[in-house]
Amino acid sequence: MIRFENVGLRYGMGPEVLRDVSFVIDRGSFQFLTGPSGAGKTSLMRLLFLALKPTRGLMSLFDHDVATLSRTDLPTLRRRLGVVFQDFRLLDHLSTYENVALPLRVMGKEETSYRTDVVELLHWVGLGHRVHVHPPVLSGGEKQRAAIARAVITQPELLLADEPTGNVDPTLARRLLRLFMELHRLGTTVVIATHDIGLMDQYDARRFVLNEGRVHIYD
Ligand SMILES: Nc1ncnc2c1ncn2[C@@H]1O[C@H](COP(=O)(O)OP(=O)(O)OP(=O)(O)O)[C@@H](O)[C@H]1O
Repeated sequence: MIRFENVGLRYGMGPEVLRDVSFVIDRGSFQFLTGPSGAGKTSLMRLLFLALKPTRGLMSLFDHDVATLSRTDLPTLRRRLGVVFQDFRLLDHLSTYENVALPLRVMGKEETSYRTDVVELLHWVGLGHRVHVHPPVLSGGEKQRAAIARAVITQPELLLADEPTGNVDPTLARRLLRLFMELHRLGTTVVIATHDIGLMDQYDARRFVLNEGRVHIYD
């Protein structure tokens, strides 16, 4: 599903922040991406969600070589992804409910077909009392949970989550991990970038450890 061969990434004229990164991520697999601060986790996630292209090497996603993607391919591929951004990226003029429902609306679904699912998911992530408020009044942890709900509501083929439990307490983090595990059980390929060793210890999954731009894989 994802293939990296000797991928390198640099920002502008700066040094390479990812170096000779090679791996394969199979459809339906689950992996954590970890490593010290500044090691390149967010940069690797940006490549995976097609916000950046490698400056060298080969990267393919869903069997498309990203170097040759056209402008029209990008939105089509992105629709197959669910992404939890580190900075959440909720739309402030929409309610929590509307933010989570947005990917379904963009897909052209009728509200009657998803209303119950969205409300149930918001309850599951502990936002049952926040359905109709707008993001500016949500706490950091509440925004994070709304962002997670928005990323999983479509049951995407590939879920990419950057520090998805960074703003919540350990009990809630375990609950959110259960949500990712359930999605994985239903067939989604999952990549979670995290510093949280306690979280990783709760699920026996492959670990990608980044260090100074290089990746080591522990199966
Ligand atoms: N937009 C950018 N422009 C220039 N350099 C950048 C940019 N974003 C990240 N970097 C640099 O790339 C390197 C890797 O950063 P990145 O954010 O990918 O690491 P990280 O492992 O996600 O760190 P953290 O765990 O602290 O979020 C760092 O040296 C950082 O300064």
